Amino acid sequence: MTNTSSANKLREDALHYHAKGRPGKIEITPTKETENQRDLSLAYSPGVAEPCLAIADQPERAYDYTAKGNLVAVISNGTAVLGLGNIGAVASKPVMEGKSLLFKIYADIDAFDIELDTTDVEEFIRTVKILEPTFGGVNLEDIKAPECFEIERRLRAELNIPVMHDDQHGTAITSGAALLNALEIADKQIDTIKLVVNGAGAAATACLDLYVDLGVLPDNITVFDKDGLLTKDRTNLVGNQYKYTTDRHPEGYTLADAMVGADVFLGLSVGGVVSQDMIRSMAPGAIVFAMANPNPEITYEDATAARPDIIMATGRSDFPNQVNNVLGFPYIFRGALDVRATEINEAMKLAAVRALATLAKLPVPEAVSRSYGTDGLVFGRTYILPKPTDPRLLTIVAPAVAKAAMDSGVARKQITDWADYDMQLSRRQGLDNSFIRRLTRQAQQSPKRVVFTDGENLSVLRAVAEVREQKMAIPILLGNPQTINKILADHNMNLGDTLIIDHRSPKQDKVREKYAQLLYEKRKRKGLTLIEAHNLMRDRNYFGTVLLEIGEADVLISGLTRNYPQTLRPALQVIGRQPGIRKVSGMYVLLSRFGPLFLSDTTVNMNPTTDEIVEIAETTAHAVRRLGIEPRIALLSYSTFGSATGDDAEKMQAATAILQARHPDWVVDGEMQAHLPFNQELMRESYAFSPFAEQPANVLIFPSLAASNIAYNLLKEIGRIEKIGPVLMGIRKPVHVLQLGSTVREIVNMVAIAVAD
Ligand SMILES: NC(=O)C1=CN([C@@H]2O[C@H](COP(=O)(O)OP(=O)(O)OC[C@H]3O[C@@H](n4cnc5c(N)ncnc54)[C@H](OP(=O)(O)O)[C@@H]3O)[C@@H](O)[C@H]2O)C=CC1
Ligand SMILES: CC(=O)C(=O)O
Ligand SMILES: [Mg+2]
Repeated sequence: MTNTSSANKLREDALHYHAKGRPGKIEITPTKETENQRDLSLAYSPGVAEPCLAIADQPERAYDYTAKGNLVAVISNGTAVLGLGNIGAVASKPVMEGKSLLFKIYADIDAFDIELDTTDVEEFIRTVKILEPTFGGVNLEDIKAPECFEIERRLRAELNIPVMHDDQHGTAITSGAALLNALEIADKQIDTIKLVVNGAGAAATACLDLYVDLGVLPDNITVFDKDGLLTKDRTNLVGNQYKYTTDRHPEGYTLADAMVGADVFLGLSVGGVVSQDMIRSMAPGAIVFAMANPNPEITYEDATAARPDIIMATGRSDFPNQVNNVLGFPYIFRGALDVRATEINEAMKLAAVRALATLAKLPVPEAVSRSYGTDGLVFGRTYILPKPTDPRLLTIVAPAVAKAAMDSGVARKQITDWADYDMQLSRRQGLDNSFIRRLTRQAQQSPKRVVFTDGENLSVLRAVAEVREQKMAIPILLGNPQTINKILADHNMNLGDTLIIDHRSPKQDKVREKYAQLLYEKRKRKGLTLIEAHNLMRDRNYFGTVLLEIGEADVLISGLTRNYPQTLRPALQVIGRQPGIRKVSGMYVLLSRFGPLFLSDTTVNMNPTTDEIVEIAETTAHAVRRLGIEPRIALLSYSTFGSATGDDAEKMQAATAILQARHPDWVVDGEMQAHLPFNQELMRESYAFSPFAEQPANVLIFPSLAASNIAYNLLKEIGRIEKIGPVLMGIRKPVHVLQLGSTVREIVNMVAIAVAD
């Protein structure tokens, strides 16, 4: 694709993304039950008067009775939106909604975007001040320098909740951590580096303040803005900018002059202002942070082509080393909110810098590496900072910030049980669909050919459109092209060059003959005749399964059906089980508030024996591990640790004993009733010896198909929990059967799981 056509495509995709469904990117969801009159009389009048009076009496109670403590305002006036400049308040709304979305998905913080139509500093300050009762914190965003400095200074002084201008401090914290790590890799000492900076606005000056705190010498810093070098005799500078002026260079000294022999370049200005020659002129092992958004000062490709020895970073997610404040603000505010900090101070910022820098040096979870298409991300030139999808950002950076707030005396609430806080943070991660996001990314890294046997089904076609759009897989459809094209035309859809195979068409006679022969060879000693094999090849499930068996496809998605065994049979006959597996089984993934929950066997075995339960648990554990999650397995029953007798309870007890003996290092326990592995308080009270007294289970093994089927259907409908599955386990190649009524989203999620697996 040429640059222009890929830019056009991005434009179209981005506009469509924002417009589709409910316009915009966020909505508000109630957190309390509102089903009946009683609920409503508590939520609103008359019951609501009680918390009002309690708060009037003691304003701090607002943190107990309202959403204030978890609510952040993302406020802008649209004067420095990304690198797009002053595009005005309403035009900044997509960015502010985006920031609110990032707050939610990475740190479970609810955020309102607020766009103020004013460039008057006093009016801005006054407006935010009177909003204080609503919020637990204020994230100022994309407000241009120099106004942003005064606005932040005054609001920090005058409000009693944390206020942070993210373009200043979020950027400084993230890039400060990146700088420390890059210097370590390049073996350069911070107090000797020559630093050249392009941009002297909000982000750049805050970065410089922090870098100086970290050890960069002010005399070694040279800064440029739109008007050129920041010299001592410049008259159009304000505040902090004066700190970084110089009189050491001749008149007409340019960015290109300064870059000669520089160790570090920091760009926080606009796209495309640095040339390859400038990069070539830098010192050996130079460090280049071209952080303007959306287009960096020099592209990743151009910079690394000019000088392969540099450590290069941009603000973008599509290249290695994304240095973007998204690694900072969600976790800084999480930590600050959790101790009700009155401000975000220097100690908290430095704690975040150190936590981020350290995290990058820890071994990276395999699942995070895989989601970026590599076998292993290792601290080094192309991995100087953690990846935004790394779940440890929340559990490492937020506690570091919270602790620094407590130590520096700005916390109004103390955390004493850090292990419990860690668990609370982990639970917050279950609230979003980070699991699916990671799988989707994993699938995008290595898209597979997925054959859909129900090519004529509208939901499948819609899912295929999405799968194509997200580049998660290369779909192949089985069905009649005329029928499929008519459905597509009727619904104004286009699947581009997607391969459609009409498996019944006379044109496929030869292929069907070949496939029939293959099936016949496999089944001739099990009573199948060649004629029967020929007839079976007109069945889309048999035809698709052979495509998978001979390697013409990598994954098969069949169904949508209620008759599960019938759809499963071709897979068993043509592909067969994995070596050593006696029984095929299936699991459902439920995206619960505890994170993904894996239920098994939900699909095949009506009433499994003890040995079969053991095999189901082992197969499920392996499957869960392959998806990047450490299984914690609970074997469920109607009794707990022998509290009742009966075949089902004893079977689960015996299976638990076998699993524990075979896998002493696994977290596996049972038999127990289903509520227990999710109620740590109760577990600690009555069964402190169990691992589930500390952390909830994530794999649930059921005694029978009846129990598992009832459980997931109830959870799905009543708990309104999103489900994916069934994911078939134990077949030699990935075959998955959709259930009748699967939604488009369920089909897409199934593709993500199947391809990632
Ligand atoms: N990766 C990340 O995490 C982040 C990236 N950014 C990016 O940094 C950039 C600046 O943001 P921010 O500081 O908030 O904005 P500001 O408007 O406060 O600052 C912009 C600065 O860039 C200077 N500038 C503009 N054009 C040029 C040019 N051609 N040559 C040299 N300097 C120039 C401006 O100079 P003058 O004052 O003379 O106009 C000003 O000093 C944006 O691209 C933004 O997207 C910002 C925050 C985080
Ligand atoms: C990332 C960001 O905040 C910016 O580019 O403005
Ligand atoms: Mg910004």
